[in-house]
Amino acid sequence: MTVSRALTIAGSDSGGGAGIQADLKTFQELGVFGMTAITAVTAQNTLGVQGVYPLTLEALKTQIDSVAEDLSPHAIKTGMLFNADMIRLVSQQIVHYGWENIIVDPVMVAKGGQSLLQEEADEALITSLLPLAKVITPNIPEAEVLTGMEIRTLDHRKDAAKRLVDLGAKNVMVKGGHDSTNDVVTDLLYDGHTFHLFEGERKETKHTHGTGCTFAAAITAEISKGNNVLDAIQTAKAFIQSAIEDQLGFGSGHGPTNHWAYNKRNVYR
Ligand SMILES: Nc1ncnc2c1ncn2[C@@H]1O[C@H](COP(=O)(O)OP(=O)(O)OP(=O)(O)O)[C@@H](O)[C@H]1O
Ligand SMILES: Cc1ncc(CO)c(N)n1
Repeated sequence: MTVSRALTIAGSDSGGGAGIQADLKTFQELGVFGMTAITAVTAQNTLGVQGVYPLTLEALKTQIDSVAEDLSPHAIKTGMLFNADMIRLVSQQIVHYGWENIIVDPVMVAKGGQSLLQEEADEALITSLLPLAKVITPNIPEAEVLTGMEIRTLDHRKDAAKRLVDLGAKNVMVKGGHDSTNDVVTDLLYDGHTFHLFEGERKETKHTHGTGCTFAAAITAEISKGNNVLDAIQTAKAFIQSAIEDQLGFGSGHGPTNHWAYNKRNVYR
């Protein structure tokens, strides 16, 4: 049996709900062997980000090389990339190793509003990394920054998704978590030809720390197994819905989601 392997290139979240920690937990729950290249260590909890400590470019490059040269990941996810130099380095490494299953979560700010990406890095994200993405998963504010468009409606989201495909992404998933206008959360996928909607019941909760990381990690895990993008997103949507619904209630701010909820009924009886 071949065990699928996925690499996450992202920041560490000491609080355990987002970043590298969310990615590894999600990979594990979906039966995928997880590997990491850490861009920055953050001190975070449910109340906010208390510190951001980037690693050197050399440290990031060596981690990616170590994984690439011996462990051959089947899919690669990027999360918090911190600055333009890291984005360019990661893009060069992806091209160098000929990796194709690239899932880009264009992390810019944490739920509490603190910046996780330096402002001048937006351009590098658009020009270097976006064209390499098999799937890019912006939330609404990130899609606004990447396209320069104001997004108020689903039609605006469709226009933004088209713009991002024009910029080179193969599939664009504009998530709906930030649109709280109705009881259904709708995520919109554009594959360059067709729009697909993925709907879930909106849970009234402040415990949504790391939802974006977890969702993108689940897509990555499913793609690493050889699934197509639509099937991968279907599973990822079910995974994040369970993780949000089955509240842990930790901390006094934006608490983490429950990464083992999806498997709970089968495994943890
Ligand atoms: N309150 C909610 N109820 C149900 N589903 C939600 C809710 N909030 C977010 N989601 C789902 O979670 C996934 C992530 O979406 P979201 O827009 O929250 O990402 P994000 O803002 O990038 O997350 P973060 O930056 O905190 O990691 C999407 O599938 C979205 O539909
Ligand atoms: C390290 C890290 N990556 C991503 C996010 C976005 O949820 C976060 N809060 N922290």
